[in-house]
Amino acid sequence: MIVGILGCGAIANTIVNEFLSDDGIDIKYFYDTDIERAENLAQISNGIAVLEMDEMLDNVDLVLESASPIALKVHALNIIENGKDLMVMSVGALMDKEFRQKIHKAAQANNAKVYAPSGAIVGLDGIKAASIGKIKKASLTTRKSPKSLGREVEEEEILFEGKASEAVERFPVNINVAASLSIACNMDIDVKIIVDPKVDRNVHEVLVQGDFGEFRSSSENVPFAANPKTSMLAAFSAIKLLKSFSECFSVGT
Ligand SMILES: NC(=O)C1=CN([C@@H]2O[C@H](COP(=O)(O)OP(=O)(O)OC[C@H]3O[C@@H](n4cnc5c(N)ncnc54)[C@H](O)[C@@H]3O)[C@@H](O)[C@H]2O)C=CC1
Ligand SMILES: O=C([O-])CC(=O)C(=O)O
Repeated sequence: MIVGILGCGAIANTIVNEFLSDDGIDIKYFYDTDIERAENLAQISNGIAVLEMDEMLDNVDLVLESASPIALKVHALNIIENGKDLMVMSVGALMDKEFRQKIHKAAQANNAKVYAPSGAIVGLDGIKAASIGKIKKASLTTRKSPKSLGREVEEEEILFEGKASEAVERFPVNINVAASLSIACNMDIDVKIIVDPKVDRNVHEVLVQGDFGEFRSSSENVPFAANPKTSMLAAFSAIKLLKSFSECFSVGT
């Protein structure tokens, strides 16, 4: 499988450095609006930096988007309409129902697959199982440092309380996890975002209640030094999903 990367920042750097093109997967093409970032990853992996997405589309089987929700909106349909699979990190863009439906239809029409790794959130396996019954309530409380959220505060402060659809609009590169949870639950979940000078990790607490019973998950994710908004776990989840394509045994939903 030949993979192209759209967006060569913190997540892409970890994927390239950890993955090293084993398991029959060759991460070969790189695109970024900042060409130096694409060239840097191309050099590390003996790959090719391109100036336009169209330069990679004929040659890849899958594009891994790790850029931004806006980049996903610009490029997703073109990727899928070229019959290429797509792995999405900027899941927040998919809270736009019309856009999600277009992606769904295009994927069906072009025999393409769209994957959203679990990213920085823990518990999607349980939610997917729970969604076979009725999910009655789901909420996410995210706590990040002032550096992660780009705020100067002396004490913890609630920055947002409301629905996931609004959270992803207001914090597009900080709360994609709310979209992943919402899509898995098939509801616009409740979200609280807290800036807390006492934490240096990205903390996500999830509560889900439904026919299955109830679960809580809590993760204290180590952020990237290069981009403290983003948890290392998000890059690891994409790597694990890429590796799973060549595995013959799978555990978890
Ligand atoms: N699903 C999840 O759980 C998570 C998702 N994310 C999302 O994944 C995405 C990538 O995250 P990071 O690697 O931490 O970000 P980053 O900011 O470190 O890297 C993003 C890269 O994409 C490039 N870029 C931005 N817009 C572009 C465009 N229109 N075309 C081409 N390149 C473009 C930037 O120049 C940058 O090099 C972000 O949208 C982030 O919010 C981040 C963490 C968790
Ligand atoms: O990486 C994280 O902890 C969460 C994040 O930034 C996102 O969901 O966009």
